[in-house]
Amino acid sequence: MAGLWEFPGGKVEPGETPEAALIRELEEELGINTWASCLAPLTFASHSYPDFHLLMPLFACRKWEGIVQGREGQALKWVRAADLRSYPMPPADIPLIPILRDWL
Ligand SMILES: Nc1nc2c([nH]c(=O)n2[C@@H]2O[C@H](COP(=O)(O)OP(=O)(O)OP(=O)(O)O)[C@@H](O)[C@H]2O)c(=O)[nH]1
Repeated sequence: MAGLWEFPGGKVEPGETPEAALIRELEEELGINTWASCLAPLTFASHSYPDFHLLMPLFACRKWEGIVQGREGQALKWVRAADLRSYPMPPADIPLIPILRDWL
């Protein structure tokens, strides 16, 4: 979303599991490799945008191979959970912040 910070990820393609979609997106967006066994489901966002309802699972990626880099020209930042509030995010993401603060 333009001008907002998002968590790495993207749309699940037909026939894909959420874990496979995240593994694919992490490779495409950040150039890192990970595996389903390294992904821990943490919580989910449920938010009504004007034109669709977003149900978005949030995973913690516990292990990966490679160096995280923005491969799609996007800005990239490592942020402590306690500092996430300082970064403008899509409205669906806001309720995720206290959960990340509690769990990370
Ligand atoms: N990846 C991601 N998507 C989010 C977040 N918050 C949020 O509302 N979304 C919404 O979830 C949907 C999927 O994200 P996306 O458009 O980045 O997926 P994608 O990489 O497959 O997009 P693409 O079609 O441009 O390749 C979008 O409607 C996006 O606006 C977030 O933190 N990360």
